[in-house]
Amino acid sequence: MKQQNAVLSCRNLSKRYDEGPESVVVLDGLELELLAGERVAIVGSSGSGKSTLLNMLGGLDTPSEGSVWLAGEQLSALSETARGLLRNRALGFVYQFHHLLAEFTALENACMPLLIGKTPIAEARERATQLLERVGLGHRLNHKPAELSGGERQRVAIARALVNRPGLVLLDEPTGNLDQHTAEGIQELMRELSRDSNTAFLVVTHDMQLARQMDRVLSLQDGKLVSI
Ligand SMILES: Nc1ncnc2c1ncn2[C@@H]1O[C@H](COP(=O)(O)OP(=O)(O)OP(=O)(O)O)[C@@H](O)[C@H]1O
Repeated sequence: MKQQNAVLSCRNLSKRYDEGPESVVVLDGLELELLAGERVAIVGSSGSGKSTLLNMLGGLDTPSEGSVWLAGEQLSALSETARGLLRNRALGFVYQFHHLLAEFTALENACMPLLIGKTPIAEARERATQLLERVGLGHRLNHKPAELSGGERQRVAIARALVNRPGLVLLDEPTGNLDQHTAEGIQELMRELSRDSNTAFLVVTHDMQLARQMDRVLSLQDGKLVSI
């Protein structure tokens, strides 16, 4: 069964952890729908479940109940391999801890999703270079992660998430390490891609200044999303 129109939807999504001394309900019947080109911020207090939700949306963790649909496909109905392929094709992900490959340069890291998708290397390098220049790293293409600052690493991760031109990008605190000018550059890039390429963005953040730039702000409270 396929579901159209939305790039992402969650139906009755619940997540419970049963391992500890007592069961913890983190998500509790959460509903969410994101349309093509929409930019949405999710805010919420520490421990409210934002990272848990992002991991579930990206297919990195499985819900206790309910379902996630990404690009018309129900994640739980796919094999591990098919889920990986869908993730690489339809989704960009910017984690809080970047997960860049230490032995590769900024340019090689940013190229990676294209190379996995078998894009010719020259084209991959050109697209990744353009994006790295766009996030202000044109002068750091050949540096390895250990030779970059925290904010520079974060921007490489953003370029890598966008290089495949995915329909949806999930970002966990994307501007956390950035100064105001650089953060505004990233906000502008999101605005541009949503307008010109219909890319949807879902941003988890504590930064209300960033949240207010989005089309909608949702707050995660008691396991559910509330519009604010
Ligand atoms: N494996 C686990 N077992 C038990 N509880 C867990 C587990 N993973 C997360 N939790 C609990 O789930 C809740 C939500 O955690 P999560 O990391 O999603 O919060 P968050 O909103 O991202 O927090 P922060 O803003 O501090 O990063 C927390 O109370 C945490 O203790």
